[in-house]
Amino acid sequence: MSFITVNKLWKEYGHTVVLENLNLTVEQGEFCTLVGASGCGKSTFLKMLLGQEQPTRGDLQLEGDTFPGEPDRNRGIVFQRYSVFPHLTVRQNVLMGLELEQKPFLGKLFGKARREALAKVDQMIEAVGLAHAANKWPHELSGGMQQRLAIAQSFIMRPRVLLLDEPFGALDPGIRRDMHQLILKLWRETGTTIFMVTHDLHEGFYLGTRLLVFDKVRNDPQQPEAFGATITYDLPIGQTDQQLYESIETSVSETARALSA
Ligand SMILES: Nc1ncnc2c1ncn2[C@@H]1O[C@H](COP(=O)(O)OP(=O)(O)OP(=O)(O)O)[C@@H](O)[C@H]1O
Repeated sequence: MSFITVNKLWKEYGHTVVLENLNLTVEQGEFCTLVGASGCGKSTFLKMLLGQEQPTRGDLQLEGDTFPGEPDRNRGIVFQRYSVFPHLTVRQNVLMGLELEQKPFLGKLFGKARREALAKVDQMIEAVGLAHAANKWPHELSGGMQQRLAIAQSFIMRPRVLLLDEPFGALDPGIRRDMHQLILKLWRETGTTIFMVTHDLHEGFYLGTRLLVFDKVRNDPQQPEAFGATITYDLPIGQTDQQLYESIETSVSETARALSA
């Protein structure tokens, strides 16, 4: 049995078909990057994996059972921006998830439990390179540091599935490279299964283990909402076929033009 199974999955909003007939199996510990034109349903797919949206048709299974319909601690998500709490320091931001998990009503840990949690927090802050900023507030951090914090917040909960929605989209190229190294390190250490949306085809082509291309194979210019996107390529990362790269880039750009027309 696969870790995640996507079987004939459709997502529609009213008369608009966003995703059609998605089929996919993913093993535990894989790192899938998702690319595709803006608006073709990548975030919608992540939301279904998170439990925030339900499929219109088809199955989404985790170890053979239907995916839980509500977000839970098994699944974490990092967005492009602003997923940290502005009124908490770096340390408090990372601690908060552990406190809420162990004390859902009080939201506070005391004594030995707090000391143990703080030791884990400090280890995680160190792992993401924020030890020097542990007592800073989010507004005192650069964009890259805020994303390091958001990543620490997610990883401290040890999610089985981590969803990354363009997590590096707002960062400069140099910082992005550092973030790639960080995410690869944490992924290798934890074995978390990752799905990461990126708009950077190059990033999609070398980060992780597998590239999924979301694209429309059918398009009716008179009725653009009639057809959704599907997975048109499912490729192992590390293959360097320039012609394939260009053909995917052309196809995704054509869909992007059609969607924005
Ligand atoms: N709650 C909703 N209600 C109605 N339509 C929605 C809803 N959420 C998303 N959509 C539509 O679904 C389509 C896919 O959106 P989605 O955000 O998943 O695309 P995307 O590929 O992630 O785009 P981007 O790369 O720009 O983030 C869009 O046309 C969007 O307007």
